[in-house]
Amino acid sequence: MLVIGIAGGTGSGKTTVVNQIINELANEDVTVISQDSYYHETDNLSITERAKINFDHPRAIDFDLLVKHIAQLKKGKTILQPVYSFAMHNRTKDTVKTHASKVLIVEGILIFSHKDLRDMMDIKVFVHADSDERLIRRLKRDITERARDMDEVLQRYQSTLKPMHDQFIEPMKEYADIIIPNNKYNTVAIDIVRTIINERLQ
Ligand SMILES: Nc1ncnc2c1ncn2[C@@H]1O[C@H](COP(=O)(O)OP(=O)(O)O)[C@@H](O)[C@H]1O
Ligand SMILES: O=c1ccn([C@@H]2O[C@H](COP(=O)(O)O)[C@@H](O)[C@H]2O)c(=O)[nH]1
Repeated sequence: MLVIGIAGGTGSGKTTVVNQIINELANEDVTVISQDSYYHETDNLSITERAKINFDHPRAIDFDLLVKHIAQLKKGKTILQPVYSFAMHNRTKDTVKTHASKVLIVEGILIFSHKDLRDMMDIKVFVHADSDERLIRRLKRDITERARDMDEVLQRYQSTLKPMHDQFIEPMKEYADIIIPNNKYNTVAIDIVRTIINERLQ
């Protein structure tokens, strides 16, 4: 199994890049895991308390479960990937049966901050977009898709998101094999990553 990590700040375009990469791979050849599915379960907290969590700090992520699931997929086993609700700030009761395949793509803002996880990756890709561009994308996306309003996004951006990005995400570029500039759609970079994957699969 070829494990590809795709990191980058919120709104940099990680999910979009993943979709562009997998578009031309056969469905049965690729498995995708999102770090967002592995936020800690917070059933014991009220929704108001959950909304105060710093979701951009590594301690918000259940890395033990994420590492365990990737290890199981590498052994050819099937896992039950949690499903996360951004509206509820919590995991749902649902899971998705996720099978092993030739290529495993793991995407998320903090995946390069965890050494054991990093060491499981064969190729590390960092998607870069400038912070103003990312904030504009995040505002649009969170309001239309994640049940947020402008005040919530801007407040979170100033209080936790930006400082955590500067501390835990931007420095992780150091570990990247490839950095994709993604202020604009970058078809050349996607083609290069696809070519590398196809070469490794032969
Ligand atoms: N290169 C790009 N140019 C313009 N908009 C983009 C680009 N890449 C992604 N987007 C848009 O920005 C938003 C955030 O992208 P997404 O892929 O969800 O980012 P991430 O997964 O890194 O948070 C989405 O609405 C997406 O359509
Ligand atoms: O309940 C939550 C959990 C996370 N977030 C934010 O999500 C982003 C990471 O997701 P991307 O898809 O990479 O943007 C992170 O910046 C958290 O702040 C949230 O808003 N609510």
